[in-house]
Amino acid sequence: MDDLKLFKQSLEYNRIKSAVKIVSEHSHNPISQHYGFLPEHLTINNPCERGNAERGILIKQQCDAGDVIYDFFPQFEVAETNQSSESADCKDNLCAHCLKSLKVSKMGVECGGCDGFVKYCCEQCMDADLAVHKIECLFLSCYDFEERNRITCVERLILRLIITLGSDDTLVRQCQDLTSHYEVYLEAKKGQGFNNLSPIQQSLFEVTEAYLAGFLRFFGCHLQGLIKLCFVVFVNSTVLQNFYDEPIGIMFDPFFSLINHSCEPNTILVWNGRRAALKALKKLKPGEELLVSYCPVFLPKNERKQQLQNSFFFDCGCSICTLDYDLWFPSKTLTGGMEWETDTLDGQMVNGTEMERTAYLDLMRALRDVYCPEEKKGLPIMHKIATSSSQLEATERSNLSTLVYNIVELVPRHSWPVYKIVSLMKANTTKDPVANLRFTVLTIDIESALEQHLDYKASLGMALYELSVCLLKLIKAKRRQEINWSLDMLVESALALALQAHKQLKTKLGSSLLPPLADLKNAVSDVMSLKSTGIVNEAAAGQQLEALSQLLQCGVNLLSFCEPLTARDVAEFGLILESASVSAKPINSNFRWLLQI
Ligand SMILES: C[S@@+](CC[C@H](N)C(=O)[O-])C[C@H]1O[C@@H](n2cnc3c(N)ncnc32)[C@H](O)[C@@H]1O
Repeated sequence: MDDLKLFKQSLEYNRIKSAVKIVSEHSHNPISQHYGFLPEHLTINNPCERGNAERGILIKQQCDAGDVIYDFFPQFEVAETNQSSESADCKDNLCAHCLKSLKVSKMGVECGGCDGFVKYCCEQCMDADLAVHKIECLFLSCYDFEERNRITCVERLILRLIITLGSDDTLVRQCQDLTSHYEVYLEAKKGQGFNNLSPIQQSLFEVTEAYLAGFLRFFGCHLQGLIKLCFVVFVNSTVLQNFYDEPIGIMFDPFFSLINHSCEPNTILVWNGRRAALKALKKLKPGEELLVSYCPVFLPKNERKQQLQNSFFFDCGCSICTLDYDLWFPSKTLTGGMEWETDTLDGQMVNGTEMERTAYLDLMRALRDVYCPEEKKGLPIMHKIATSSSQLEATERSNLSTLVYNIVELVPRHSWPVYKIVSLMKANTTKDPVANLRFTVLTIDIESALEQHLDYKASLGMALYELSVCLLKLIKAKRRQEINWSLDMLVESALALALQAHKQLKTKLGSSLLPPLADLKNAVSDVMSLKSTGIVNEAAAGQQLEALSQLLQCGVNLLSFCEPLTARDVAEFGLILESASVSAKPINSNFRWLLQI
C-alpha cells in the first residue's frame, strides 16, 4: 500500500479532520484560556470575553521608544516559492526550517519525497520539520513538477496549519476564535458570486477556490472549516521579512495576530533571521494598546483604507483614519476639493494663476500645522537645536533649524522609509548597541534623538537621505500615475536640504575633509536646470530621476562619512533605486517658489 493510502487510514488523518471540524464551530471558551503563556508585561484586552471588535493586546508597564516589547519565533513561517523582484531570497535558497541562507551553510539537504521542492540547511533542521513535512510532502507529491511550482507560500502555510491542528489542541481553539471574516466569502457565494467585490478581492476569492479544491481532495473533510482556515491565514498573517526588510514569504503567529492595526502605529516588527522583535516606536504608558500597521502608512488615506479592506476585510477605524482630513496628503480639505488620486493639477497649472499658486502655498502651511498639531512642535524643536548646538555659528544654527524644521514638516516621524534606512544601517551598527539605538531613536522622534546627542554630520546625512528615500518610495507608490505636484514638492525640498547640507558641511569641516561630494553640486544643478528649462518630455523625466539617484548617492556618501557602509548596503541602495524606476511621464513644473516657504 502506498504512503498516501496508509496516511488516509491513519489516526493522524482522522485527528486532522476532526480538528478542522472543530475550527468551524463557534467557540464557547474565554480567549485567555487559549493563550496560556503570555509574557508577563502583556495582557489581552477582551472586554466582552468573546466578541472581538475591541479585542487587542495591552502593555502593562511603561516602556521607552526603541524597547523590544515582544521577542518571538513565529509559529508558522513559509518562504516565497520563487524569487521576486523585491528579494532574491526564496524557498530555494533558504532553509525551510530555520530560514538560514543555504548559500552560507553550503551543506543543503533536499527532501527526496517532493523532488527537492523543500530544502534544509542540515539534517537536524530536516528532522525538526519532519512531523509536518512528511504529510506536506504527500500533498506536494500529488502534483507534477510544474503544478507544484505554482503552489504559493500562502497555500503552503494554510496546509501546514491544517496539518499541525491534528496534534495541537491549543492551536485548534485559537483558530476557532481568531477573526477570519470568512462570512464575506460565504455571503458572496450565497448571493451573486464574486462580481460585486473589488477586483483584488475577486481574484483572492478565486484563488481561495483553487486552494480549497486541493485541500478537499487531499483531506476530504469539512469544507466550512477549510474555508475558515484559509481566511484565518489571510486576515492574520504577516509578510515575513529578512534582515534588510525585504519580503521573503509569509508568517502566522496566533498571539501576534491579536494586535490590531493603526495607520499611526506605536510598534513595529523588526526581523533578524527567524526571530521577530516587536519594538516600541514611542514611549508607551501602562494600559496602552499595542498597534502595528498592516499596510504602508505613508500612502494617502483612501489607498490605505482600500488596501485594508481588500486584504483584511475591515474598515479602518484608527486614530488618523477617523480624522476628517488626510494626515499625509490633506489635499481635500486644504485645496478646495482636489484629491491626491484624481488631482490633475500639475505644476504648469499651478504656475498658471496666482490663485492656484496661493492655494498650494496654503496647503504647505497647513501641512506644517497638521504634522505638528499639538503645539506647532516644529518651533520648539528648532529652538532646541539652535540653543543646544553651541559650537555652531549663528547662520549655521539658523540653517540647521530650518533644515530640521523642514523634515519635521514633510516626513511623518514614524515613516516607513526611515525604518528602511535604519535596518540598512543596522548592518554597521549592531556591534555597537549605543550607535544602534542612536539610529533607532532618530526614526522615532527627532526631539529625543537630539537628546541622545546625535551628531551634527549624521543628522545632515540622515536628513538628506531620509527625504531622498521618501521620494523614491513615493515614485514607487505613484508608479502608474503622473509624477505630480507632491513629488515635485519633495524634490525641491530635498534639493534645498542637499544644498544646505553641502554648504554647512563645507563650512564645518573644510573642503579637504569633505566626503566625495563633488557630484552633489552637479546633481543639484542638473535637476535645477531641468526644472528651470521647464522641458516637458519623457527624456527630461528620465534625466530628473537620474539626477535624483545621484542625489541619493550623495546621501549615502554623507552617511558613509559618518559611519562606513558595507558593500551590501551600497548595493541595497542601488536596488531601491532600480526598483523605483518608473515609466517616465512628463514633468511639468517649476516649483522654485516653494523654496521660499
Ligand atoms: C489580525 S486581527 C486583530 C485582532 C482582532 N481584534 C481579534 O480580536 O481577533 C485583524 C482584525 O481586527 C480588526 N481590526 C484591527 N485593526 C482595526 C482597525 N484599525 N479598525 C477596525 N478594525 C480593526 C479587523 O476586524 C481586522 O480584520
